[in-house]
Amino acid sequence: MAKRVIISGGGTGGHIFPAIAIANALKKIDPETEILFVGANGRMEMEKVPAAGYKIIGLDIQGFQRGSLLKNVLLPFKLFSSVLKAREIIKDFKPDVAVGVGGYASGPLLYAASQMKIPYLIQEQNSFAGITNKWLGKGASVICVAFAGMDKFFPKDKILITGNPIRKEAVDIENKRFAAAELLSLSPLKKTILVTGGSLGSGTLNKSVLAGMDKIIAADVQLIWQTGKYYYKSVTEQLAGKEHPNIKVLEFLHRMDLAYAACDLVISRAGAGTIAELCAVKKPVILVPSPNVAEDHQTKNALALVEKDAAILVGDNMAELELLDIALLLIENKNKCKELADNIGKMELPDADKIIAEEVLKLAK
Ligand SMILES: CC(=O)N[C@H]1[C@@H](OP(=O)(O)OP(=O)(O)OC[C@H]2O[C@@H](n3ccc(=O)[nH]c3=O)[C@H](O)[C@@H]2O)O[C@H](CO)[C@@H](O)[C@@H]1O
Repeated sequence: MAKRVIISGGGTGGHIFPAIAIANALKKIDPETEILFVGANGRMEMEKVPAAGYKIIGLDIQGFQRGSLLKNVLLPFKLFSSVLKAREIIKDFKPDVAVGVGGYASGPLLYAASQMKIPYLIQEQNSFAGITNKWLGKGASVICVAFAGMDKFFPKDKILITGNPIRKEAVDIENKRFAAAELLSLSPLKKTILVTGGSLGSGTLNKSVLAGMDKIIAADVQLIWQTGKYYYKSVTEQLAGKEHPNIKVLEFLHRMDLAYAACDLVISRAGAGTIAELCAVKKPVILVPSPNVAEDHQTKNALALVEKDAAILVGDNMAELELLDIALLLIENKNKCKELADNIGKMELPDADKIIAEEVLKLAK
């Protein structure tokens, strides 16, 4: 009989896209699998999950809001009512198994699942586990991780190193350079840098590009510049009158495959999902870890690559000053680019989506 699976979590692309990759892999194994997503109202998953063809129900849940005591006053009530709603959802949908990928909705949903004796699997993308996942890890049947040493956070016997699941279509770049460049109105023959700040964009990367844009233009290098939704308006305002055909400014990249296919070098934040994709597309990368994440986990993500000569790291505080100089030197250094690309390719853990989907189905039996 077809299995019924609830997948919960979200907040940012780093949680949502692995969830979609797991859902796609479940459907590939058995197209009859019934999948329901549970997310947080008002967050990115409420738009991205239906766009990927899956049904989602939102909980009224938020994270702890730093700097606003008033907003946090309601948090315990929201948590309580989210657990009640999660219980209703489980009662109606009758899942055989639940999956949590982290982000606000995972907590109440997996807590309700554990109360209702539904087995659950956790997928942790980062080298550092957040409080909720650590707490939920105790009751999980399996915890799928992407980094070694995660037994600091989770019971050792439940951990499975699978790597991070990625959307196949996002990394399918074979023979697409010319078409991608054409679609982006760029030349396939000129050197091209992709700048991505992760699913939300990065203020530091945007500032660094603004600071060094003249050098990019002078070097006749092209730029695919993802600003992030929140920064797009301010970036385009600052660029007014200085637009250049070599520089493509985009709010969000809906086709990551085209961006990866068209570029020779990537400048990126060090989100775990982006890193997993970079291992699959095998592009040289300069990582600028965000300092604004729990326990500085992006630096740890980045160092795992740097230690293997698979990426170059530029600190957030140095980026505005030197990031584009380093990028322009690197893109001209064919040997170094090849070495970085070869080494990052060796770190790929392929089939994470399939391995996790198989674990999910095992639990559903
Ligand atoms: C600020 C923050 O909290 N960042 C966290 C968040 O990152 P963030 O949400 O940025 O996620 P990742 O870097 O892991 O992944 C970004 C995902 O969004 C996609 N994408 C990105 C840009 C774009 O324009 N279009 C697009 O489709 C990428 O292909 C990738 O699949 O989750 C990650 C995984 O838990 C963490 O490691 C990061 O530290």
